[in-house]
Amino acid sequence: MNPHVTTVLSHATERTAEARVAAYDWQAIFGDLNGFGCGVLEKLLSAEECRRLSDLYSQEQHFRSHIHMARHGFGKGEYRYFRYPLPDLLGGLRNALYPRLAEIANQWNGRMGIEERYPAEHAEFLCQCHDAGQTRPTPLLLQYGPGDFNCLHQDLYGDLAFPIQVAILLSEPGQDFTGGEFVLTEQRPRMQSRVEVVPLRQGDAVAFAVHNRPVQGTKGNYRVNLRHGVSRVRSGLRHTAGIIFHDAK
Ligand SMILES: O=C(O)CCC(=O)C(=O)O
Ligand SMILES: [Fe+2]
Repeated sequence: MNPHVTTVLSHATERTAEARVAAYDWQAIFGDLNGFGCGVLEKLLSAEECRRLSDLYSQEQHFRSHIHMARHGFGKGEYRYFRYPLPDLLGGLRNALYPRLAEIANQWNGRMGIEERYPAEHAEFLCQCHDAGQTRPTPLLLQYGPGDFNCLHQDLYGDLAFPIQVAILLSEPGQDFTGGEFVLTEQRPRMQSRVEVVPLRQGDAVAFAVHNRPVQGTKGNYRVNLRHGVSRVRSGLRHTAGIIFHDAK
């Protein structure tokens, strides 16, 4: 039993995190991550699961801190970092997604000439974080109202960083909110930046590069620098859940 996971949101009828993660075409997702820096897992959560997760936002006991983005110059809107133990649904997905993403993260490090390799299991990577003094959980819930946005950023919280993270859209575009597109920018050495707008529906997850990734050029691999953010929400309320695999200082 993973001590970082509690049974909040656990329902016997739910597909296990492993089963739902295993159902995706990971070669296609790797292809998109390699080609564009991001890949989408459609319908990772049901509408009901999205509602249950976003309903947690107002229940303070689940969270260790509450950030108002405008106060820090991060944009406009707010988010809360979960406490350990994480809700079962998120903790389970973090565990199940990690080994797949570690495979591509290790390939990326090889191509970028970085020696570090990520262990096959998330529990082991968390031990490395804790040994490095990064002990605070980073999974979070975000909430955006009309006019809110999230400035381009990188979620780095210490020296140890897992290079891929996941965001799950919990609200339905066009129905719960308008605007509020997930965007990713890629700064290329000595070239102009590239932008990716990722269309998501409620329950879809996007896996994306946190800070760097290799790109195959004509003379070998070069390294690009990525940032992600959210464009202005035009109306309604938009919730997301973020799964970051490294813990924070
Ligand atoms: O709200 C979003 O879509 C992105 C949230 C975010 O920055 C994150 O999950 O790290
Ligand atoms: Fe982020």
